[in-house]
Amino acid sequence: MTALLEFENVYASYAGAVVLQDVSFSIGKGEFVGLVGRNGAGKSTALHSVYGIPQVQGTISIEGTPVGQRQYEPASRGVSLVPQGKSIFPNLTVEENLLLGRAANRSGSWTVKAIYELFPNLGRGAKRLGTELSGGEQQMLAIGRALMAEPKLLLLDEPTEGLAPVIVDELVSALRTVHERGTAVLLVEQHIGMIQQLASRFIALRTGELAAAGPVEDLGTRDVQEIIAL
Ligand SMILES: Nc1ncnc2c1ncn2[C@@H]1O[C@H](COP(=O)(O)OP(=O)(O)OP(=O)(O)O)[C@@H](O)[C@H]1O
Repeated sequence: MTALLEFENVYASYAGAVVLQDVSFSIGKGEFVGLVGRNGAGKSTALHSVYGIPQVQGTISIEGTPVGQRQYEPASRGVSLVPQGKSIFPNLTVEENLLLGRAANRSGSWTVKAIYELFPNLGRGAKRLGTELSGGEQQMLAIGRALMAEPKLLLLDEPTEGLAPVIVDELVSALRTVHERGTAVLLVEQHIGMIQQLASRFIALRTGELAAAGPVEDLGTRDVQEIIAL
């Protein structure tokens, strides 16, 4: 079956400095995969490569068709990125932020109402400005906005960074629902417990190279821990 996202011998660099080297992996339809590795291993760069933000060599394909260097193409082809940090529009309301993420030709089920069911806190404060939201609510809003594009695959970059454990639990439960509704997820997380709760597979990077991959149960093995331990 054609992969939803496929990296084939991908090299990524910033101004000539090579960060990813010969990375190959694929994500199937409806899969939940964790992307792990130490700080600076190249996890964010791997996600950004789909959008052609670093310079990319090799092939990145969405459903069998290579993505070009046009940065916004992946979003219209069903791959949405929630970047690291709480990337919302602070001077717009919750509802306006969500509407900005809405896909042009919508056919799926991620309406504003569905996002409020997923994250009730957002629904209770639909008219609040981004600046009035807690860190956790901002992350929920960033995920909600990405879902409004009806992605087949959601790329999430460290969504739990700086959040309290109780909020992390809410995110775990929401992402489980997102996955159950058929969206594939590639999750970058330092919080390995979150990947163990949600993903079926992991991919591990070490200094820009694919160092290990396998079922999520293997994350606890000594070999993998040596690759990812901080
Ligand atoms: N915009 C950029 N310009 C130049 N170098 C960059 C840029 N972004 C990242 N890098 C470098 O690329 C390497 C990989 O960074 P990247 O952010 O992809 O790693 P990461 O695994 O996501 O790390 P972290 O867990 O700290 O977010 C690092 O050496 C970093 O300094």
